[in-house]
Amino acid sequence: MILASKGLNKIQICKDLQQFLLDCYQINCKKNTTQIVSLSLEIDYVDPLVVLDKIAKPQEINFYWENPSQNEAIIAIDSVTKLEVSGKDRFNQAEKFVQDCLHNLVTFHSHSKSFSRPHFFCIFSFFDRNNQADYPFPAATVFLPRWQVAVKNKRCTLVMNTLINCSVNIQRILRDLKSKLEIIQSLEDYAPNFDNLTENFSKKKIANPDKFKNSVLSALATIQEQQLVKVVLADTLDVKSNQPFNLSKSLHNLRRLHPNCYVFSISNGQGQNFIGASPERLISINQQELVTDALAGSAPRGKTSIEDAANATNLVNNTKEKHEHKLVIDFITQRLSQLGLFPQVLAPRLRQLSNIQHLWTPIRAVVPANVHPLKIVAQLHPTPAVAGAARDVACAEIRRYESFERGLYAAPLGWVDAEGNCEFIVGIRSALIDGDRARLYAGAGIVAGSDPDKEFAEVQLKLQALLKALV
Ligand SMILES: C=C(O[C@H]1C=CC=C(C(=O)O)[C@@H]1O)C(=O)O
Repeated sequence: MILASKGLNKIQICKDLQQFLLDCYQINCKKNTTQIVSLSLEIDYVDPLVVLDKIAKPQEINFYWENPSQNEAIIAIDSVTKLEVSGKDRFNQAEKFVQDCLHNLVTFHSHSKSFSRPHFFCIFSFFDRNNQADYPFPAATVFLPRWQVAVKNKRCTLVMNTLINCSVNIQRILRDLKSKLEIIQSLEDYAPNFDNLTENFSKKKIANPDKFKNSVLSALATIQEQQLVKVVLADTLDVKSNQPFNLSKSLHNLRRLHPNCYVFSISNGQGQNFIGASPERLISINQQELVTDALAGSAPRGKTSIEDAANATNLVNNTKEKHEHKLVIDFITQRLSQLGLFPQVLAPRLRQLSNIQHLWTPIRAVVPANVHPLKIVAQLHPTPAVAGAARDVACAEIRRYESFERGLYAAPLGWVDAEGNCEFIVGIRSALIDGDRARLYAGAGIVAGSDPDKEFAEVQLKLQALLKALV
């Protein structure tokens, strides 16, 4: 066990940990094998965004995820093992990869909290193949990070994952761990100024409103022909800045502006980042308790409390919005039942965000031990909240109308652990950032009765929320 004592700045590596690593080393030397070894330690509180800002290197893959209102955050930096695949079988392959790694993984932990355990980070794209050949993220990436820092209610853990075989130097591993601990613990009292604006910062928008509205009109005609009942059409907003976007500041703005959303950032280690603030959880499983969100149907927040309440009342009573929403509930309950689960639909409610409000129905279920979280992800993605109904027809229409690659937009992004716990969000209200360029994505559900101008306004509202945060 490692003890890092704050004031003294003294790090003591306990004999247990050294002995554990030596035992692993000897076993693997004897058998001529390689094992994944995971070391988990409780550390003093540190802000994972500060860790991202100070420690992540541009050439390393990373994943940052934060739910400010739940006091939860996790960051994964660099990988010890990684899978990149595409195609229809990607979720199965991802599950197999995780299971294979787990069979070959041993852990050492200084305490037993589940968030202190190693997590596998999963990044899927919306479609099982990207049409755009140079899209910067594969259709599926799963990685076990070299470093993981997780925070829950101000308690913090560091996980180091490493490979052990006959050719590694245990002393070097210990030195790496010690030095990373020293750096991370030095950030404890570090108060970065994420708030100050970069000097002379300016950004220019390149938009094309007519194309989206025409697509909505055309989709409405297809709906009238009864080929489908709903399609979610997205639009992009390309932005060029006079200097590279500052990721940490943008993420800090997102978590400040959208405290009840999931704020995330994924770097491919080649200079491109996908970031966003999504209100939508695909699934979370905590000790076999699954929660998923049916989230669809929107109205702007009002400028006054009276206007806000009126917008909310109109939303909950609007037949078109309720229809759009119900399609999502029906799909989720049906798909979970097909897996042998017994979904329980909770009372509908409003999900009120800083600029927009949604119809929201949480759905619960108990997950049998033999159903892997990635099976559920495969079963649910994409829901009618981001694709439409019927799903396959809607997906074909999306490909037809949207001239851009969705990539990670509206896709499942999250993590799973060895106990079957997981958290996957839907990557909406997001942006792909490449230096001084950003492409922002947002969409809206189109059903019979949709008005192209209103749908366009809704998408703009969603895009503006993100645009505001980008610096
Ligand atoms: C597809 C998006 O939002 C979905 C989630 C909530 C409400 C939605 C709607 O009312 O259209 C969408 O279904 C997006 O923001 O890009």
